[in-house]
Amino acid sequence: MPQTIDTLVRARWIIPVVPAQKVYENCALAIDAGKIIALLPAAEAAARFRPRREVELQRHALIPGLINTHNHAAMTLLRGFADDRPLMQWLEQHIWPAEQKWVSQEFAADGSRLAVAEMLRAGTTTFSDQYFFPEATALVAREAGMRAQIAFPVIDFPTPWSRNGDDAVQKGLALRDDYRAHERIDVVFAPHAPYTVGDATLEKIAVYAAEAQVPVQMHLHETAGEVERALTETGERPTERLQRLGLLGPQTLCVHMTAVNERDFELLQQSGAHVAHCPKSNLKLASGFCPVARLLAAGVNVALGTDGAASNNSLDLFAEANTAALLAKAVSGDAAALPAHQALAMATINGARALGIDNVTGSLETGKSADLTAVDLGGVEQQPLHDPISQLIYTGGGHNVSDVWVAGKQLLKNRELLTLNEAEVIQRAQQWRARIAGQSR
Ligand SMILES: CSC[C@H]1O[C@@H](n2cnc3c(O)ncnc32)[C@H](O)[C@@H]1O
Ligand SMILES: [Zn+2]
Repeated sequence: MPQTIDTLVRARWIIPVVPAQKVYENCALAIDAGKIIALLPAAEAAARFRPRREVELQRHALIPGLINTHNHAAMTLLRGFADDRPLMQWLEQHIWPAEQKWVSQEFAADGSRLAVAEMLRAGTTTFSDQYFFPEATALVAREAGMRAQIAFPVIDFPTPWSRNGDDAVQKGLALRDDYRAHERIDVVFAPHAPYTVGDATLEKIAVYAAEAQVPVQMHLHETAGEVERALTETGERPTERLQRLGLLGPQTLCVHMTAVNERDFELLQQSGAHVAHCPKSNLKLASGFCPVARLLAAGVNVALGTDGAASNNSLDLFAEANTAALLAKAVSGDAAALPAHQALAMATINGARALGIDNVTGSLETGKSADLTAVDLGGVEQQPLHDPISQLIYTGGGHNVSDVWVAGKQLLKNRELLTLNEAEVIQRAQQWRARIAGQSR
């Protein structure tokens, strides 16, 4: 007697990511109550299951939904606002003054909605976000059906969202309480960077985080200048400082990690901390190079992030994986560094590990949430197809994504967003452009 289930998705290729490099041909994924219950040959699936819904993906690869481990979603509204400048000049002279003037609940909600639309259309199902008014971003993710780690920002000076570090921690913990029981949204700590948060605040965060087992993410070693400045001012490298303050551990996500010396390698390796590699933002701001191949070889978990759209300028994680694969070869002088399957793992299972949710998502394994991305590999530019994983990383991009599911719920169908009004999202973004260009509120 066939078992009645919610959905059966048949695909030309199914790439589960775990085990690594495995490709199933002409198989099917059975989904019930939001979870993957079987991955099996299509003929066997037809005999075993009676699905309420069937999806046929004849020219597609079905992969785990992509995981963007570092974003500032609302900054989509500042895309192209201040291009072609180095990090500190970009932040101090352009971005921070603009944020002081424009960022509000409304800005965060509209910018996050634009980001969520863009991410879903490019195959991302989970994102970690660090921005002001995190409650607005959390609500947008919740309503759109996305999975999100909302990393509330802690800065020791006044921001559009908080008066100081303590105020930010209290507001963030209240938000964490609001989402305690939510199955897709987690709220965690994001002390912004070593140069904006002092020891006292970092120590408090370390205590809370250890007590309640809460993840922490922080911009770290974004540039050699940041490391040099820390050494000049304190005699301590930022990684050593985090280690001294009890903030470097398996719950820590270090965002960027350029200018890594032997001691930093050792600390990352021994602590079990994770790295969010943001290659496009690092290249655009001329920030430096993260030694990804060496970190992975040393057993450090390295995942991918886009950073905000103001420094990328896109939120396409396929483009990030492509850039990471190419850049790793250039940085290591080794064409074999970061092959396509490893870049795909960074965009999926490594991301889930970095966010502490690899028991839920990041691979197509029985029992995990049905967070899925379907990529059309049937187009002219994908032919001939010798290796679907190669095609995903080296040839395609987010524009090839056709369908997306989170926890078994379809959010993108044939490139149409099902939980967001795309025209409205675009209109709001255009209104913000006009307001900012006109310099009036
Ligand atoms: C505390 S909310 C996020 C804060 O970070 C700023 N930001 C955006 N991109 C970067 C980056 O690459 N390094 C450091 N800080 C960044 C953003 O503008 C907000 O002020
Ligand atoms: Zn960032």
